[in-house]
Amino acid sequence: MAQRQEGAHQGLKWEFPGGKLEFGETPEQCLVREIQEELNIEIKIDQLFQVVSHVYGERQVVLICYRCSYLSGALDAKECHNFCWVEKKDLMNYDLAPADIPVAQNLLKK
Ligand SMILES: Nc1nc2c([nH]c(=O)n2[C@H]2C[C@H](O)[C@@H](COP(=O)(O)OP(=O)(O)OP(=O)(O)O)O2)c(=O)[nH]1
Ligand SMILES: [Mg+2]
Repeated sequence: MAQRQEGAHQGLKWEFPGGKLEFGETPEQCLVREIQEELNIEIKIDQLFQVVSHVYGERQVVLICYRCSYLSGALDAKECHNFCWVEKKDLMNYDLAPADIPVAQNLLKK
C-alpha cells in the first residue's frame, strides 16, 4: 500500500499505488510505469482483479486494479508519502481512499 502525498487529492490516504493513464499507453503499461515512478520497483502484471468507479464530489475516478508480482528493485517512496507491505487481514486498519474500500473488501473474500 502507498500513502498519498500530503496536499494531493485524497492526501495522506492509503491507496493501491498507481496513477493516471498517459495518452497512447495501455492500462498495464501505465501501472508498470507508475510503480517504477512512485516506488522504484519493477513489477509484472498478473491479471485484472477489479474495476471500480467512484465519484468524489465533482471528480469521478475509475480504478482498474490488477494483481501483480514484484520482480526487482529496492522499494523507495519516490512519489508517495510512505509505503508498506500489508497482509490482507490488516487492510481495513488503514485509512483507505474511499474508492478502495470495495477493492479491499473483495481481496478479503479471496
Ligand atoms: N493510484 C490510485 N489512485 C487512487 C486510488 N484510489 C483513489 O481514489 N484514487 C484516486 C486518487 C486520484 O484522484 C486518482 C489517481 O491519480 P494519481 O494522483 O495517483 O495520479 P498520478 O500518480 O498519475 O499523479 P499525477 O502525476 O497526476 O500527480 O485516483 C488508488 O487506490 N490508487
Ligand atoms: Mg499515483
